[in-house]
Amino acid sequence: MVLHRAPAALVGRGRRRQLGGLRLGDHDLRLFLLAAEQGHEPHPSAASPHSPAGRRRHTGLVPSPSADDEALTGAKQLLRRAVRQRRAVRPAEQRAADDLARFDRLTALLAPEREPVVACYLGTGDEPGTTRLVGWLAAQDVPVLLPLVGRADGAPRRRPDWAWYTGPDGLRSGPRGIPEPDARGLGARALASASVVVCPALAGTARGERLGTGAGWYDRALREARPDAVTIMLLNDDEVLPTLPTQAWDRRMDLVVTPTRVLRAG
Ligand SMILES: Nc1nc2c(c(=O)[nH]1)N(C=O)[C@@H](CNc1ccc(C(=O)N[C@@H](CCC(=O)O)C(=O)O)cc1)CN2
Ligand SMILES: Nc1ncnc2c1ncn2[C@@H]1O[C@H](COP(=O)(O)OP(=O)(O)OP(=O)(O)O)[C@@H](O)[C@H]1O
Repeated sequence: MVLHRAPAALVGRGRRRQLGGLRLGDHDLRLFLLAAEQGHEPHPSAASPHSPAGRRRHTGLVPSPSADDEALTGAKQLLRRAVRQRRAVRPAEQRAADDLARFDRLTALLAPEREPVVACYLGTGDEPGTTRLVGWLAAQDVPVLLPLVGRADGAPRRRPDWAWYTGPDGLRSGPRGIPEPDARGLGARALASASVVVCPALAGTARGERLGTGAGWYDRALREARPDAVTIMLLNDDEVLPTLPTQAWDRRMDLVVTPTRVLRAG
């Protein structure tokens, strides 16, 4: 893996404002306002910790949410909706060009002969695509782990799981239309064999903070990753924000790859 350190000047330094305890740059604020204009309600996971939904979601390793956590969860949900709206109107030709540009940056970063295993996701819909990357790795005999989200009967699994990529014919459509291996799960610990983990994200910062889709899947899955595994999130340029709401369990990424930039968190 060849790591490029990005100059700090790549991070925008717009004016900052306060909103509900969050420090926001102008860029973030536009996203919040866009979402608020649509009149979205806070996500159900922002419900009181005393509600059944709150109790269900906050058992085990993650402590019960404070009022701040509820606000952060709601803020994350607003941002997710705003990013999804932007992604939905991105023309198909633009998406294809962005995917190709990210692929070029990733292949310049990765050294297939030195990667024992790469864990990647397969994008669906308007997510940054990785089909070309997964094919390129497999063609160079790099074993690729893919998330296994559904069970053979189509129901979602309760825990993160992984299976080997064996080619396009070995895929099925899983929950939310996410392509996944039509194979048995190797277990969450399989991730410990990966030297690189390419993660989906909806937004991120140059410090590596990541906003995911809200299932906590990657935050849980990455507990099994090697400490020296390089984590990468793929984004569009307008999804790299100066700040993001973050919570205790959020895992930072090492690299952010967009069509025009590679940012090394640090
Ligand atoms: N392409 C891609 N793959 C990915 C992710 C992603 O964001 N994008 N994930 C990033 O995390 C993980 C999958 N996350 C998922 C989260 C929820 C559901 C899902 O079907 N949820 C049900 C509710 C399930 C329940 O509550 O028991 C639903 O939406 O109806 C599917 C996948 C791993 N793979
Ligand atoms: N390590 C963990 N252990 C237990 N629960 C967790 C862990 N990480 C996250 N969660 C739970 O997952 C929920 C969603 O977390 P968050 O909003 O940060 O997801 P995300 O990072 O956006 O999603 P994803 O990783 O699936 O893309 C949280 O409400 C939290 O309760």
